[in-house]
Amino acid sequence: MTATTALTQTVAVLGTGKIGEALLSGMIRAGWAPDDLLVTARRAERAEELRIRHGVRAVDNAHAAKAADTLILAVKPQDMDALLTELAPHVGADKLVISAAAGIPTTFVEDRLTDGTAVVRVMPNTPVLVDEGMSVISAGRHADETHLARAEAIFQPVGKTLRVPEKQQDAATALSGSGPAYFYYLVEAMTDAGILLGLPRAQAHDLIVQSAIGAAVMLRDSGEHPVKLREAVTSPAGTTISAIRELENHGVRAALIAALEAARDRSRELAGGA
Ligand SMILES: NC(=O)C1=CN([C@@H]2O[C@H](COP(=O)(O)OP(=O)(O)OC[C@H]3O[C@@H](n4cnc5c(N)ncnc54)[C@H](OP(=O)(O)O)[C@@H]3O)[C@@H](O)[C@H]2O)C=CC1
Ligand SMILES: O=C(O)[C@@H]1CCC=N1
Repeated sequence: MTATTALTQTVAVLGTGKIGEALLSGMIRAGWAPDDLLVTARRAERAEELRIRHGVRAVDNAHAAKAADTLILAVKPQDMDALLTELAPHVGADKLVISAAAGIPTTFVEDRLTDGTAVVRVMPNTPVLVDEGMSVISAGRHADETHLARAEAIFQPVGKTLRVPEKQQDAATALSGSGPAYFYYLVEAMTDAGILLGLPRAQAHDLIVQSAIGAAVMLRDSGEHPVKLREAVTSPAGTTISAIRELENHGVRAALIAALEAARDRSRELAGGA
C-alpha cells in the first residue's frame, strides 16, 4: 500500500488523551484530511476540545468502530478490556486495529474481537508531536505486510519506525516509549545543578537544553559511538573527567540499567491489564 492510498482511509483514535492527541496532530500535519479522522474521548468537554483544536469529528466508540477502516486504541492499559468489550460487536474482521497501550499483547486484543481481525501493536513516544517520534511496530497473528504498511503510513511521517518481534515490545517500551521522560528528568536535575552553581534558572535551562540538542544531533548524524563522542569532550586532568568520576561513584550507570529493567518489568505486568 502506498502512502497516498493510506491517506484515503478513515482512521479513528479511540481514547484521545496525551499520546492520542500527539499522534492526531502529527497525522494532520502529514496531510490527513480532518474529515477522514475521528476521535473518541470519555468526557464530552474533552471531545469538544479536540473538535475545536483539530477540526476532527468526535464520535462515540461504536460509531468510530463502524465508520473507520483503522482504529488506533490509545486508552490506558487498565481501560483496554472495557474498551474492547464495548467495541467487539462493531468491529468486523475487515478492520485494522492498532494498539498503542504499553504491555498489552496483540493476543489480548485479538481474543476480544471477531476472529481474524488484524491487530498491530505500536509503541510510539511523545516526540511524535515534533515529528521526531520513535514508533516500534509488531504484527499480531492476523496482521500481514499490508497491515504493517498501513500502520507505518500513519507513524512514519511523525518520526522513525522500527519493526520488532512482539517479544521485544516490553523492552522497547522501557527504552523509547518511556525514554523521553528520562531525558526530561536529566535536564531537570542538571538545571538544578546550574542553580547550585549560581546561574539563573532560565540560563541554566537554556545551556542544558542546547547541550542536549547538540549532543543528540551529533549522536544521530555523526555515526560515531557515544564513547568516542564523550572522549572528545573529556580533556586530560580537565573538568569533564571530574564529573564522570562522580557519576561513576554514585552508580548512575547501574541506576539507569535498573530503571529500564523496572520499566520493562512494569510493561510485562500490564499485560493482564493490571
Ligand atoms: N504518554 C506516552 O508517552 C505514551 C503512552 N502510550 C500508551 O498510550 C495509552 C494512553 O496513554 P496517555 O495518552 O499517556 O494517557 P491519557 O490518560 O492521557 O489518555 C487516555 C485517554 O483515554 C480516554 N479513555 C479511557 N477510556 C475510554 C473509553 N472507554 N472511551 C474513550 N476514551 C477513553 C481517557 O479519558 P479520561 O481523560 O476521561 O480518563 C484519556 O483521555 C496508554 O495505554 C499508554 O501505555 C504509549 C506510548 C507513549
Ligand atoms: O508510562 C507509561 O506507562 C507510558 C508507556 C510509555 C510511555 N508512557
